[in-house]
Amino acid sequence: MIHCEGLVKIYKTDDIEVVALQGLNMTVEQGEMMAIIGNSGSGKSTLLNILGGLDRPSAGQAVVGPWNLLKMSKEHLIEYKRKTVGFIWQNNARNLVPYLTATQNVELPMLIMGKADRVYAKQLLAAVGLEHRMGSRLTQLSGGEQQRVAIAIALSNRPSLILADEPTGSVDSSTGEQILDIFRRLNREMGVTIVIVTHDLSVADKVDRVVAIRDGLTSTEWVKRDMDTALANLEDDEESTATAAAPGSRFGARHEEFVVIDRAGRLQIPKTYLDEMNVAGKAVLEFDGKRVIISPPEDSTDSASPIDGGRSKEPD
Ligand SMILES: Nc1ncnc2c1ncn2[C@@H]1O[C@H](COP(=O)(O)OP(=O)(O)OP(=O)(O)O)[C@@H](O)[C@H]1O
Repeated sequence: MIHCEGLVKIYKTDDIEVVALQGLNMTVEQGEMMAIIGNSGSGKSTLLNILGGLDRPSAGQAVVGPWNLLKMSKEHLIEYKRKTVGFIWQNNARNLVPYLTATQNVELPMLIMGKADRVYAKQLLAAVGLEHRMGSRLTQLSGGEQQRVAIAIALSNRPSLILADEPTGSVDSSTGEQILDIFRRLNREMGVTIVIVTHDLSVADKVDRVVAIRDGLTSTEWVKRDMDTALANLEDDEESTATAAAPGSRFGARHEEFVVIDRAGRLQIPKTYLDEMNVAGKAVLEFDGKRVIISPPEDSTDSASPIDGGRSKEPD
């Protein structure tokens, strides 16, 4: 569904250039529900805005279904935004008209496309659990209810892709959980692909895969294990939660962690590892037939240990 390769986005303001995406690679399968996490400024929103057709990439490849986002004409971009993709923001005021009812709000994007389908608008509101609030004006709804209307609006033109930027960011944790459960149901029942950008690590439990972005590049990926494996690992999970500082244990035994290696063989080493190894700028790379071992250069301080956990450089 989504294929990004070597994706670059440079923002130019006066004489300053900010490289927000530095050659990012990412693939999302049709029908997948996945999350993108990363620190503030890592490039998450930039990526989502490009995938949503709200911003143009500077270079690289960004393909969504049959659409090439780098080469698309203005007319095609408008069609793409209307038909293929639905957007949900943290601040849903951007999608909603306060003096209209929930149903009228969902009908609005349909009207812009030509004709409102009231039956479908009501089906969507029922799908997000708002059958009893269809006639309420937006001002009469809670934040969580408004967010559910925003989800129904995003689905109104039957998009194949939903992009959600911090969709649980401004609601309490139980409402956030409800919203993610709605996403999961819509993903299963309607087959819509869902990409969620978030700071909220608890979202990981609700998605198939989590991709971490660091400095404008995908760095690490966690793939949900199948249920049997997850249950079998529940005990380990408790242990790994206790050592949550290590990146590999962040999502416990429910997810398997992979480092992302691009076509050119580049990968990102977590800063904590580099600091601990005392590696900066350059390192020694060895291949022992099974593992690649990265160590500090000979002349750097003694305290450093190699990246494979110290096995190849144990003190005698
Ligand atoms: N319109 C813009 N003009 C100039 N620089 C920008 C613009 N938008 C984003 N940036 C810069 O690009 C980088 C990535 O920003 P982005 O908003 O994608 O990060 P983010 O991971 O979504 O952060 P947050 O979690 O805080 O929303 C940052 O350094 C940011 O300052």
